[in-house]
Amino acid sequence: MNRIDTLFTRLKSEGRRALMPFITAGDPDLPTTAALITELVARGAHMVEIGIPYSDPIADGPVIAASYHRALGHGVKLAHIFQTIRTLRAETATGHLTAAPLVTMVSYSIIHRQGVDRYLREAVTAGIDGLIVPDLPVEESEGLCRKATALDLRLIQLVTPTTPRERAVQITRSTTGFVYYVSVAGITGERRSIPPNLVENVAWLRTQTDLPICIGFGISTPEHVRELAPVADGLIVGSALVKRLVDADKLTRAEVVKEIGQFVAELATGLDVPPPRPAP
Ligand SMILES: O=P(O)(O)OC[C@@H](O)[C@@H](O)c1c[nH]c2ccccc12
Repeated sequence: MNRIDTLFTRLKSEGRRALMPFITAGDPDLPTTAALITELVARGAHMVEIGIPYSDPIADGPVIAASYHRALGHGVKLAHIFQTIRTLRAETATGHLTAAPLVTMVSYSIIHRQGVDRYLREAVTAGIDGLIVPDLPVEESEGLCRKATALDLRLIQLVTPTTPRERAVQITRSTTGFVYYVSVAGITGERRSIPPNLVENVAWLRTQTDLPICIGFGISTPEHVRELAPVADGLIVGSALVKRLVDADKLTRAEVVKEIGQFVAELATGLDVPPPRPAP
């Protein structure tokens, strides 16, 4: 069974939610990315979203665009990213990382350049469990979803507040693993508060699909996590974490890993919401 499915089945039975931090592969370098993945999972992340850096960011705000830019500036290559993940999975075959799903966030142009079949095969061999392809229109996602499923990979698709409802339903039909609900129309990045209609939009989506729903965009603090945990199956945090990589060169790699691990441990405290009280 796919690690994403196993995770959500378990969390559901325990009445708990997943925390999925996002990091850029190769920022500041691939050994640090590997150390970060291990640390994030050790400090309370249930899965990790790994951004494959791309020069033409899609919906990426300034923090993630700059992070991609740094990684590309250091010459990070797709083959090295897969190699890093493969080594990490092999090294931790008996450790806590074994069960943690790894998901890549990747532009379709990268997949296309590699060739769809080759990309998927290498991803699965590396120990990746799912992919998010934000620039893939739903009309073209069915084929990719079928190929991914044949390899036991999940294709996670995005629904945004401006997605027409009919289209949202269509998206859930070629989505596997979980649905990524984008909390706000616009680009990634920290935000101060939670958009007002988010809760009802997610509640509606839930009536349309049995897939777990994870919320991302703008989640930056343990308070945000606490506020959204009751509505979501999982929460995704990118920019608030990635901005801690900006000054990576001023610290030792070990300090960077420790600081980000600490931040994720704080975010994870927001997951402990009490279960809904039974009606009297
Ligand atoms: O950075 P934020 O606001 O915390 O949002 C998560 C987001 O960064 C991550 O999931 C992501 C990175 N690049 C993307 C491109 C499209 C959609 C989502 C993403």
